[in-house]
Amino acid sequence: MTKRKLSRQQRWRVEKVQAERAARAARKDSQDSEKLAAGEYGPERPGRVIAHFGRTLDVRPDGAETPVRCHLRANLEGLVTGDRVIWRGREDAMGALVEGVVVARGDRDSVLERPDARGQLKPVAANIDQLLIVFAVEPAPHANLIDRYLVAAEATGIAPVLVLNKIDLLPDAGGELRDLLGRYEALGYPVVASTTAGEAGLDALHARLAGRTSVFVGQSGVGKSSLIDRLLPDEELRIGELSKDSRKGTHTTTTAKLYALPNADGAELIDSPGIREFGLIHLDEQQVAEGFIEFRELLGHCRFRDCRHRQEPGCALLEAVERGEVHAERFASYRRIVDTLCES
Ligand SMILES: Nc1nc2c(ncn2[C@@H]2O[C@H](COP(=O)(O)OP(=O)(O)OP(=O)(O)O)[C@@H](O)[C@H]2O)c(=O)[nH]1
Ligand SMILES: [Zn+2]
Repeated sequence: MTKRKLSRQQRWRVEKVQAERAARAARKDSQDSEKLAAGEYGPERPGRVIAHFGRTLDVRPDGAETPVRCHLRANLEGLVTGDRVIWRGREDAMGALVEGVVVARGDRDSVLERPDARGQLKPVAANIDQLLIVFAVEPAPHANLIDRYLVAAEATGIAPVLVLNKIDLLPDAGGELRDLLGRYEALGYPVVASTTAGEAGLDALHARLAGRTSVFVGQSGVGKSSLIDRLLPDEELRIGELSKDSRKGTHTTTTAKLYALPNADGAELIDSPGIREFGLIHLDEQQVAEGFIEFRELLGHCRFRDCRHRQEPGCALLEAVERGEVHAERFASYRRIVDTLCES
Protein backbone atom coordinates (compact mmCIF):
# COMPACT_ATOMS: atom_id res chain seq x y z
CA MET A 1 0.00 0.00 0.00
CA THR A 2 1.31 3.45 -0.79
CA LYS A 3 1.91 5.96 1.91
CA ARG A 4 -0.71 8.29 0.48
CA LYS A 5 -3.34 5.57 0.43
CA LEU A 6 -2.59 4.64 4.02
CA SER A 7 -3.03 8.17 5.27
CA ARG A 8 -6.31 8.51 3.38
CA GLN A 9 -7.50 5.34 5.00
CA GLN A 10 -6.42 6.60 8.39
CA ARG A 11 -8.24 9.84 7.80
CA TRP A 12 -11.36 7.93 6.86
CA ARG A 13 -11.09 5.89 10.02
CA VAL A 14 -10.71 8.99 12.17
CA GLU A 15 -13.74 10.58 10.51
CA LYS A 16 -15.74 7.41 11.01
CA VAL A 17 -14.87 7.29 14.70
CA GLN A 18 -15.79 10.94 15.12
CA ALA A 19 -19.10 10.50 13.31
CA GLU A 20 -19.93 7.49 15.48
CA ARG A 21 -19.07 9.42 18.59
CA ALA A 22 -21.28 12.35 17.55
CA ALA A 23 -24.14 9.99 16.71
CA ARG A 24 -23.78 8.28 20.07
CA ALA A 25 -23.86 11.64 21.88
CA ALA A 26 -26.94 12.71 19.92
CA ARG A 27 -28.67 9.39 20.71
CA LYS A 28 -27.81 9.71 24.38
CA ASP A 29 -29.11 13.27 24.40
CA SER A 30 -32.42 12.34 22.79
CA GLN A 31 -32.77 9.47 25.29
CA ASP A 32 -32.16 12.00 28.05
CA SER A 33 -34.79 14.31 26.60
CA GLU A 34 -37.28 11.45 26.53
CA LYS A 35 -36.48 10.43 30.08
CA LEU A 36 -36.66 14.03 31.26
CA ALA A 37 -40.02 14.44 29.51
CA ALA A 38 -41.26 11.15 30.95
CA GLY A 39 -40.38 12.36 34.43
CA GLU A 40 -37.78 9.64 35.06
CA TYR A 41 -35.42 12.18 36.55
CA GLY A 42 -36.19 13.85 39.86
CA PRO A 43 -36.29 17.57 40.61
CA GLU A 44 -33.48 20.00 39.81
CA ARG A 45 -30.90 20.21 42.57
CA PRO A 46 -27.58 21.96 43.13
CA GLY A 47 -24.25 20.16 43.15
CA ARG A 48 -20.59 20.53 42.36
CA VAL A 49 -18.44 18.78 39.75
CA ILE A 50 -15.73 16.82 41.56
CA ALA A 51 -14.28 15.02 38.54
CA HIS A 52 -14.92 14.87 34.83
CA PHE A 53 -14.17 12.43 32.05
CA GLY A 54 -15.26 13.79 28.69
CA ARG A 55 -19.05 13.98 28.69
CA THR A 56 -19.34 12.10 31.97
CA LEU A 57 -19.02 13.87 35.31
CA ASP A 58 -19.05 13.03 38.98
CA VAL A 59 -21.36 15.48 40.69
CA ARG A 60 -21.54 15.79 44.47
CA PRO A 61 -25.02 16.82 45.56
CA ASP A 62 -24.95 19.83 47.92
CA GLY A 63 -25.10 18.60 51.51
CA ALA A 64 -24.11 15.03 50.59
CA GLU A 65 -20.82 13.17 50.33
CA THR A 66 -21.35 10.48 47.73
CA PRO A 67 -21.02 11.69 44.16
CA VAL A 68 -23.44 10.71 41.41
CA ARG A 69 -22.26 9.80 37.93
CA CYS A 70 -23.88 12.28 35.54
CA HIS A 71 -23.83 13.04 31.88
CA LEU A 72 -24.17 16.32 30.11
CA ARG A 73 -26.91 17.69 27.91
CA ALA A 74 -25.55 18.28 24.41
CA ASN A 75 -26.01 22.03 24.77
CA LEU A 76 -23.71 22.21 27.80
CA GLU A 77 -20.02 22.41 27.01
CA GLY A 78 -16.81 23.06 28.85
CA LEU A 79 -17.73 22.05 32.38
CA VAL A 80 -14.73 21.59 34.63
CA THR A 81 -13.95 20.27 38.10
CA GLY A 82 -15.15 22.73 40.73
CA ASP A 83 -18.07 23.99 38.64
CA ARG A 84 -21.37 24.46 40.44
CA VAL A 85 -24.18 22.86 38.50
CA ILE A 86 -27.89 22.18 38.50
CA TRP A 87 -28.64 18.52 37.86
CA ARG A 88 -31.45 16.00 38.07
CA GLY A 89 -31.03 12.49 39.41
CA ARG A 90 -32.70 9.17 38.68
CA GLU A 91 -33.39 6.83 41.59
CA ASP A 92 -33.42 3.04 41.62
CA ALA A 93 -36.22 0.96 43.16
CA MET A 94 -34.60 1.42 46.61
CA GLY A 95 -34.63 5.20 46.28
CA ALA A 96 -30.87 5.53 45.85
CA LEU A 97 -29.56 8.00 43.28
CA VAL A 98 -27.99 5.96 40.51
CA GLU A 99 -27.33 8.45 37.73
CA GLY A 100 -28.06 11.97 36.75
CA VAL A 101 -28.04 14.56 34.05
CA VAL A 102 -26.53 18.01 34.38
CA VAL A 103 -28.89 20.63 33.06
CA ALA A 104 -27.17 23.95 33.83
CA ARG A 105 -23.91 25.48 34.98
CA GLY A 106 -23.71 28.11 37.71
CA ASP A 107 -21.69 31.31 37.48
CA ARG A 108 -17.99 30.94 38.20
CA ASP A 109 -16.17 32.96 40.86
CA SER A 110 -12.83 32.06 39.31
CA VAL A 111 -11.36 29.80 36.67
CA LEU A 112 -7.91 28.33 36.17
CA GLU A 113 -6.86 27.91 32.55
CA ARG A 114 -4.07 26.09 30.75
CA PRO A 115 -3.01 26.09 27.12
CA ASP A 116 -3.99 22.93 25.22
CA ALA A 117 -1.80 21.25 22.59
CA ARG A 118 -2.65 24.02 20.11
CA GLY A 119 -1.76 26.73 22.60
CA GLN A 120 -5.38 27.75 23.19
CA LEU A 121 -6.37 28.49 26.75
CA LYS A 122 -8.80 25.96 28.17
CA PRO A 123 -10.43 26.03 31.61
CA VAL A 124 -9.25 23.18 33.86
CA ALA A 125 -10.85 24.03 37.21
CA ALA A 126 -13.31 26.56 38.58
CA ASN A 127 -14.37 28.25 41.80
CA ILE A 128 -10.97 28.12 43.45
CA ASP A 129 -10.52 30.45 46.42
CA GLN A 130 -6.76 30.33 46.80
CA LEU A 131 -3.58 29.20 45.11
CA LEU A 132 -1.11 27.74 47.58
CA ILE A 133 2.33 28.43 46.17
CA VAL A 134 4.63 25.95 47.85
CA PHE A 135 8.32 26.67 48.47
CA ALA A 136 10.82 24.73 50.47
CA VAL A 137 14.04 25.14 52.35
CA GLU A 138 15.36 22.56 49.90
CA PRO A 139 15.26 23.00 46.87
CA ALA A 140 15.56 26.69 47.77
CA PRO A 141 13.72 29.17 45.56
CA HIS A 142 15.27 32.30 44.16
CA ALA A 143 13.20 35.45 44.63
CA ASN A 144 12.46 35.63 40.92
CA LEU A 145 10.66 32.29 41.11
CA ILE A 146 8.34 33.45 43.88
CA ASP A 147 7.58 36.59 41.87
CA ARG A 148 6.83 34.54 38.77
CA TYR A 149 4.29 32.47 40.64
CA LEU A 150 2.75 35.55 42.22
CA VAL A 151 2.41 37.32 38.87
CA ALA A 152 0.73 34.26 37.37
CA ALA A 153 -1.58 33.99 40.39
CA GLU A 154 -2.49 37.69 40.25
CA ALA A 155 -3.39 37.29 36.57
CA THR A 156 -5.95 34.59 37.46
CA GLY A 157 -7.53 36.77 40.13
CA ILE A 158 -7.26 33.86 42.61
CA ALA A 159 -5.73 34.84 45.95
CA PRO A 160 -2.17 33.53 46.34
CA VAL A 161 -0.81 32.15 49.62
CA LEU A 162 2.89 31.40 50.12
CA VAL A 163 3.57 28.09 51.85
CA LEU A 164 7.08 27.55 53.16
CA ASN A 165 7.49 23.79 53.54
CA LYS A 166 10.22 21.65 55.13
CA ILE A 167 10.74 24.10 57.99
CA ASP A 168 12.28 21.17 59.88
CA LEU A 169 15.33 21.88 57.70
CA LEU A 170 15.51 25.57 58.61
CA PRO A 171 18.55 26.74 60.61
CA ASP A 172 17.76 27.81 64.19
CA ALA A 173 18.20 31.50 63.40
CA GLY A 174 15.45 31.27 60.79
CA GLY A 175 17.63 31.70 57.74
CA GLU A 176 17.42 33.90 54.67
CA LEU A 177 14.22 32.27 53.53
CA ARG A 178 12.28 33.57 56.54
CA ASP A 179 13.57 37.08 55.82
CA LEU A 180 12.59 36.74 52.19
CA LEU A 181 9.11 35.59 53.06
CA GLY A 182 8.82 38.41 55.59
CA ARG A 183 9.16 40.77 52.67
CA TYR A 184 6.14 39.17 51.00
CA GLU A 185 4.19 39.32 54.23
CA ALA A 186 4.89 43.06 54.33
CA LEU A 187 3.34 43.31 50.85
CA GLY A 188 0.19 41.74 52.28
CA TYR A 189 0.57 38.13 51.15
CA PRO A 190 -0.35 35.43 53.66
CA VAL A 191 2.61 33.17 54.49
CA VAL A 192 2.19 29.75 56.11
CA ALA A 193 5.04 27.60 57.41
CA SER A 194 4.67 23.81 57.29
CA THR A 195 6.47 20.52 57.54
CA THR A 196 5.40 16.99 56.84
CA ALA A 197 8.11 15.76 59.20
CA GLY A 198 6.26 16.37 62.48
CA GLU A 199 2.76 16.00 63.89
CA ALA A 200 2.06 19.71 64.42
CA GLY A 201 3.63 20.75 61.12
CA LEU A 202 0.35 21.09 59.28
CA ASP A 203 -1.74 22.94 61.88
CA ALA A 204 -1.22 26.36 60.33
CA LEU A 205 -1.97 24.94 56.91
CA HIS A 206 -5.20 23.34 58.14
CA ALA A 207 -6.32 26.68 59.53
CA ARG A 208 -5.59 28.33 56.20
CA LEU A 209 -7.47 25.67 54.21
CA ALA A 210 -10.66 25.70 56.31
CA GLY A 211 -13.79 26.75 54.47
CA ARG A 212 -12.01 27.29 51.16
CA THR A 213 -11.24 25.50 47.91
CA SER A 214 -7.47 25.48 47.37
CA VAL A 215 -4.98 24.37 44.75
CA PHE A 216 -1.31 23.52 45.43
CA VAL A 217 1.26 24.68 42.91
CA GLY A 218 5.02 24.94 43.05
CA GLN A 219 8.32 23.72 41.72
CA SER A 220 9.21 20.03 41.69
CA GLY A 221 10.47 18.52 44.95
CA VAL A 222 9.08 21.12 47.37
CA GLY A 223 6.71 18.56 48.90
CA LYS A 224 3.31 19.08 47.25
CA SER A 225 2.54 15.35 47.06
CA SER A 226 3.76 14.84 50.63
CA LEU A 227 1.54 17.66 51.88
CA ILE A 228 -1.49 16.36 50.01
CA ASP A 229 -0.86 12.81 51.24
CA ARG A 230 -0.79 14.08 54.82
CA LEU A 231 -3.91 16.20 54.36
CA LEU A 232 -5.82 13.37 52.71
CA PRO A 233 -4.57 10.25 54.46
CA ASP A 234 -7.49 8.11 53.30
CA GLU A 235 -7.30 9.06 49.69
CA GLU A 236 -4.96 7.02 47.60
CA LEU A 237 -4.92 10.12 45.43
CA ARG A 238 -4.11 8.08 42.41
CA ILE A 239 -0.96 10.14 41.96
CA GLY A 240 0.92 7.13 40.66
CA GLU A 241 -1.89 6.32 38.29
CA LEU A 242 -2.03 9.87 36.98
CA SER A 243 1.69 10.16 36.44
CA LYS A 244 1.64 6.86 34.55
CA ASP A 245 -0.95 8.45 32.29
CA SER A 246 1.18 11.52 31.81
CA ARG A 247 4.04 9.37 30.57
CA LYS A 248 1.68 8.02 27.95
CA GLY A 249 0.71 11.56 27.16
CA THR A 250 -3.03 10.99 27.34
CA HIS A 251 -5.47 13.82 27.91
CA THR A 252 -6.37 12.43 31.35
CA THR A 253 -3.31 14.22 32.75
CA THR A 254 -5.21 17.49 32.97
CA THR A 255 -8.21 15.89 34.65
CA ALA A 256 -8.55 17.59 37.97
CA LYS A 257 -10.24 16.09 41.02
CA LEU A 258 -11.86 17.84 43.94
CA TYR A 259 -11.25 16.36 47.38
CA ALA A 260 -12.96 17.27 50.64
CA LEU A 261 -10.59 17.15 53.62
CA PRO A 262 -11.70 14.56 56.16
CA ASN A 263 -12.01 16.87 59.18
CA ALA A 264 -15.22 18.41 57.81
CA ASP A 265 -14.27 22.07 58.27
CA GLY A 266 -15.20 22.78 54.69
CA ALA A 267 -11.65 22.56 53.38
CA GLU A 268 -11.36 21.30 49.81
CA LEU A 269 -8.49 20.68 47.43
CA ILE A 270 -8.48 20.50 43.66
CA ASP A 271 -5.50 18.61 42.33
CA SER A 272 -4.04 17.26 39.12
CA PRO A 273 -0.51 17.04 37.76
CA GLY A 274 -1.46 19.51 35.01
CA ILE A 275 -2.53 22.10 37.54
CA ARG A 276 0.59 21.72 39.63
CA GLU A 277 2.67 22.82 36.64
CA PHE A 278 0.89 26.16 36.67
CA GLY A 279 3.32 28.93 35.73
CA LEU A 280 3.84 32.13 33.83
CA ILE A 281 2.06 31.83 30.52
CA HIS A 282 0.35 34.10 28.05
CA LEU A 283 0.96 37.34 29.88
CA ASP A 284 1.85 40.69 28.38
CA GLU A 285 4.05 43.40 29.85
CA GLN A 286 1.10 45.25 31.37
CA GLN A 287 -0.18 42.12 33.12
CA VAL A 288 3.27 41.42 34.52
CA ALA A 289 3.49 44.98 35.91
CA GLU A 290 0.04 44.62 37.46
CA GLY A 291 1.09 41.27 38.94
CA PHE A 292 3.45 43.21 41.22
CA ILE A 293 0.85 44.46 43.67
CA GLU A 294 2.95 47.33 45.03
CA PHE A 295 3.32 48.72 41.46
CA ARG A 296 -0.40 49.09 40.93
CA GLU A 297 -0.87 52.47 42.54
CA LEU A 298 2.13 53.79 40.57
CA LEU A 299 1.08 52.54 37.14
CA GLY A 300 -0.42 55.34 35.08
CA HIS A 301 1.60 57.98 36.97
CA CYS A 302 4.69 57.95 34.75
CA ARG A 303 5.33 61.10 32.70
CA PHE A 304 4.92 59.20 29.43
CA ARG A 305 1.75 57.22 28.96
CA ASP A 306 3.60 54.47 27.10
CA CYS A 307 6.43 54.35 29.68
CA ARG A 308 8.13 50.95 29.79
CA HIS A 309 9.85 51.76 33.07
CA ARG A 310 13.37 51.34 31.71
CA GLN A 311 15.17 54.67 31.81
CA GLU A 312 12.42 57.11 30.91
CA PRO A 313 12.51 60.44 32.78
CA GLY A 314 9.63 60.90 35.19
CA CYS A 315 9.02 57.15 35.55
CA ALA A 316 6.93 56.70 38.70
CA LEU A 317 8.22 53.16 39.20
CA LEU A 318 11.90 54.04 38.89
CA GLU A 319 11.40 56.96 41.27
CA ALA A 320 9.71 54.68 43.82
CA VAL A 321 12.67 52.28 43.61
CA GLU A 322 14.99 55.26 44.07
CA ARG A 323 13.09 56.35 47.21
CA GLY A 324 13.20 52.79 48.55
CA GLU A 325 9.42 52.39 48.42
CA VAL A 326 9.65 49.55 45.93
CA HIS A 327 12.24 46.90 46.78
CA ALA A 328 15.08 46.95 44.24
CA GLU A 329 15.02 43.16 44.00
CA ARG A 330 11.30 43.10 43.21
CA PHE A 331 11.90 45.66 40.48
CA ALA A 332 14.84 43.67 39.11
CA SER A 333 12.62 40.61 39.15
CA TYR A 334 9.93 42.47 37.18
CA ARG A 335 12.52 43.40 34.57
CA ARG A 336 13.77 39.85 34.29
CA ILE A 337 10.26 38.50 33.82
CA VAL A 338 9.47 41.09 31.14
CA ASP A 339 12.75 40.28 29.37
CA THR A 340 11.87 36.58 29.21
CA LEU A 341 8.48 37.50 27.70
CA CYS A 342 10.28 39.28 24.88
CA GLU A 343 12.47 36.27 24.19
CA SER A 344 9.58 33.85 23.80
N1 LIG B 1 12.68 17.26 55.47
C1 LIG B 1 11.51 17.29 54.85
N2 LIG B 1 11.35 16.63 53.68
C2 LIG B 1 10.15 16.69 53.06
C3 LIG B 1 9.07 17.43 53.60
N3 LIG B 1 8.02 17.33 52.74
C4 LIG B 1 8.43 16.56 51.71
N4 LIG B 1 9.73 16.16 51.89
C5 LIG B 1 10.54 15.33 50.98
O1 LIG B 1 10.79 16.08 49.79
C6 LIG B 1 10.86 15.22 48.65
C7 LIG B 1 9.93 15.72 47.55
O2 LIG B 1 8.58 15.65 48.02
P1 LIG B 1 7.33 15.52 47.05
O3 LIG B 1 6.13 15.52 47.91
O4 LIG B 1 7.52 14.40 46.10
O5 LIG B 1 7.45 16.89 46.23
P2 LIG B 1 6.51 17.44 45.05
O6 LIG B 1 6.44 18.91 45.23
O7 LIG B 1 5.23 16.70 45.04
O8 LIG B 1 7.37 17.12 43.78
P3 LIG B 1 6.85 16.84 42.28
O9 LIG B 1 5.95 15.65 42.36
O10 LIG B 1 8.11 16.58 41.53
O11 LIG B 1 6.15 18.08 41.83
C8 LIG B 1 10.50 13.83 49.15
O12 LIG B 1 11.69 13.11 49.34
C9 LIG B 1 9.81 14.10 50.49
O13 LIG B 1 9.97 13.03 51.40
C10 LIG B 1 9.27 18.12 54.86
O14 LIG B 1 8.41 18.81 55.40
N5 LIG B 1 10.50 18.02 55.42
ZN1 LIG C 1 7.44 54.19 34.08
